[in-house]
Amino acid sequence: MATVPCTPLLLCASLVCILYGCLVRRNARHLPPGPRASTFGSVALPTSYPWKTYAEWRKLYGDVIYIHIFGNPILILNTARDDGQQAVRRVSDTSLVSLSHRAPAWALIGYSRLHHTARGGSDTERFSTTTSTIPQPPTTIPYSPEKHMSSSKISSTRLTCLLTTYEGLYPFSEFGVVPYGLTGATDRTAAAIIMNIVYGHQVAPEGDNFVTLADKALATLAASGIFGTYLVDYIPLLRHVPRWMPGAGFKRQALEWRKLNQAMLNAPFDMVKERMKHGSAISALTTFELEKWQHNGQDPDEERIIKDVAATAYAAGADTTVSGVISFFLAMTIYPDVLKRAQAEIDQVVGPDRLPNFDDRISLLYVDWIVWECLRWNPVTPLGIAHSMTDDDEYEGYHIPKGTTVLPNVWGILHDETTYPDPLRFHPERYADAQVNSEQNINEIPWAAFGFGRRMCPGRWLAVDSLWIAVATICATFDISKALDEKGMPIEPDVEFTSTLLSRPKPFKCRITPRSQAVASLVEQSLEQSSI
Ligand code: HEM
Repeated sequence: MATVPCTPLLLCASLVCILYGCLVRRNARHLPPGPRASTFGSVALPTSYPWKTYAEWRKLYGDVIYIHIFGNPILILNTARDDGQQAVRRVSDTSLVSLSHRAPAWALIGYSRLHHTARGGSDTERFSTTTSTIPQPPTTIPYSPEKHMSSSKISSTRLTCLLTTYEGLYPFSEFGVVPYGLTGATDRTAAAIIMNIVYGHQVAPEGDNFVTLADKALATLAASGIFGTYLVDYIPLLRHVPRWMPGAGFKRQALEWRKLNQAMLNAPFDMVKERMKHGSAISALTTFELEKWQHNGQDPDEERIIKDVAATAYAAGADTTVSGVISFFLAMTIYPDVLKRAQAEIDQVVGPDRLPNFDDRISLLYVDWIVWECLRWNPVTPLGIAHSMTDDDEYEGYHIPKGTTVLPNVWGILHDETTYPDPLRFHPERYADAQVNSEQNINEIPWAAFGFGRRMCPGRWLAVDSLWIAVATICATFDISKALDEKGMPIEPDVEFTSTLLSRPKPFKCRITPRSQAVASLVEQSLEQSSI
């Protein structure tokens, strides 16, 4: 826990904010409880794992916590339950259209073209129309329906990568390209699925230009995207300081990031347009939208939105899915019984002669439960993505002022022990009895992992499907266990996750071995049959 430091720049900003804060307080109606600011407007805020601190604050302040820092209001929502009601859903209800806006990410100047960092307004409506073409349940995909299923082909590539990396040392690197191991296999697979669906691009086995470019651009987003990383998140006035001033490093950095951001937006999009000109483009979200655009008058604004949505789908879809897959590997390393039960189910339904596919899904319920539990156990975005109030509102008898930044504590919600008993345990069986769960108001499917209201993740169906096919095919073909030290003793992995916008397990060692020679051959055959 750290108090935000005082610098001359900060003092000036604070004075203005204090005056503003006094005015606001004078007019304040009944605000939710929360930690009080010091005379200078600062509040002791957590510097890492804020979601855990906010969850603990529940004991002090309750589920709806209000912080007023340097004159800026922040609302933390700690629960999805409220006398049987879904508090977060209530707040994210379309009646509160005000909440469909994003909190301004001032440190991300240059990223505002990415839809999930964009604030809202009329563009949001148009964005939403376009994002709705991100694959939903397969029947509703407007372009090539087989596209969605191609994720099972791409999964074959991941299995082959795993086959060549039996001993899974997970070489995690927060920035840029990682060595080709477990993360290499999962990163490449997630990138391949999204690049294929969005741009119709088949990624190169290694060092794909577009993937490398996007990964570099997105590493900067991961470094800065979590609310509170920069002081400017709390004191928006700081965005006006000149670049040369001490403490304005975030502005200098943003300038560099903008170049990468632009390249990530333009390069794959221009490639698709070029291929369309020559008739060699593969059907995908971008070609589908561009064809409509060509027939509808070629409005430059519309073209910009298609480009933005395409880049956003990659930005929002690749690393998030990877995080889920890595959480799965960690869970299987620690909970061998879960893996055994999944393998038994798959062996019974699918048999030894082929890999599982989406047609088996109805009979492979346990795989679904594992996927839900991965999303709950380590939510990929533990603090969601901040929303913002565009109007004054009332909630639970409290006044929520316009301009309030709303942070849904997704981790807190999915680790609330009244909803998820024994929340730190990876326990897929918790979803087994849907009826009893619903009667007792416990263990509901963790949709909160995908956000709330009108800005809820439009890629959630694709994400769940990508995770499902990963879990099903990996369980069918590999054993996952603890790595052994030089004395042959199992190495106990730490169950630790990164404190970043997109959280994933910290590096750990595990052993990944094909279940049999027959299964290894099956994996090789599946890749030969796959075109990707
Ligand atoms: C495990 C995987 C994923 C997780 C946990 C996840 C989670 C989220 C969350 C929490 C948000 C913010 C929602 C809010 O503001 O309340 C979001 C937004 C978004 N996601 Fe996902 N996501 C995943 C995969 C994907 C995929 C595969 C795609 C598309 C291919 C995608 C596309 C988007 C887009 C376009 C937005 C921005 C929506 C908006 O701002 O209106 N996501 N996601």
